[in-house]
Amino acid sequence: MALLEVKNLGISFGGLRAVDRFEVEIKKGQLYGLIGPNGAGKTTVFNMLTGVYKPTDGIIKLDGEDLVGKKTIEINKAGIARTFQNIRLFSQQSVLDNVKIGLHNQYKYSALTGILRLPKYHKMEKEMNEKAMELLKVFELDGKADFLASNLPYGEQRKLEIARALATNPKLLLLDEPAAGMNPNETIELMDTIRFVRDNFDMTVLLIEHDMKLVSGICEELTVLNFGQVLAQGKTKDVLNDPEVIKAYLGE
Ligand SMILES: Nc1ncnc2c1ncn2[C@@H]1O[C@H](COP(=O)(O)OP(=O)(O)OP(=O)(O)O)[C@@H](O)[C@H]1O
Repeated sequence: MALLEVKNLGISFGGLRAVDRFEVEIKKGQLYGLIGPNGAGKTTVFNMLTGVYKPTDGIIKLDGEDLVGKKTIEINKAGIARTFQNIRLFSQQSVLDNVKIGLHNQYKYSALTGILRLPKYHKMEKEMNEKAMELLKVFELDGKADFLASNLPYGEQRKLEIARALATNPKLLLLDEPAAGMNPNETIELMDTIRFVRDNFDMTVLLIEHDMKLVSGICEELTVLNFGQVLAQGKTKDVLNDPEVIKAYLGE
């Protein structure tokens, strides 16, 4: 069974059919790419998968669980975490705290426990600090745990956003243009990081990306969207050599 199964997904904004009859199946452990021209509907697909937009039609199933109609927070608990095209960190909080925010759905204590600093509070805070530091180490950010998030260079902010998403313990990680704004060296490093995350966190990754080096370098399968509809789907090499895809997107 596919980890993510999407059938006949669609949404209209007024008269605009932004996504129409979108379908995809992503197996556990896959690195999967969603590509296509600007305005094709890629981010809108992410927004439907994460409950930001309610689809007009269609089915979204994660591990067999129906997600349509659920709130973003419920979908995150069900196992989907994401990063954004324009980085959304808590910029005035520390690097460590940004990751701890992601951990909060797994570590719960009552307000009273927090206010009175009861032993449970200290135990959980210690566990959260350790877990957050472990994640930061993966992204080589442990040495900057006390920095303000806004003081990190751009490439490291992107990594921190991925670390925070992983802290929510997802089954599926959605990355919206993770290489945007990165220089070629940062992009190569990011590709290694994404592979590392898949291999060591047993993660499934769906990413939107315009950087074809990253797409062809790490994605095993692709879906191409064009004007809200699936133009091509399949193994990366086949899709990138498809004349229709070259005409609509790659030839630009
Ligand atoms: N909330 C909304 N209200 C109205 N139209 C919207 C809304 N969100 C997206 N759209 C429209 O839906 C279409 C698809 O937009 P979307 O952002 O999903 O494209 P994209 O493929 O992610 O593009 P890009 O590569 O530029 O990020 C666009 O025409 C966009 O203007």
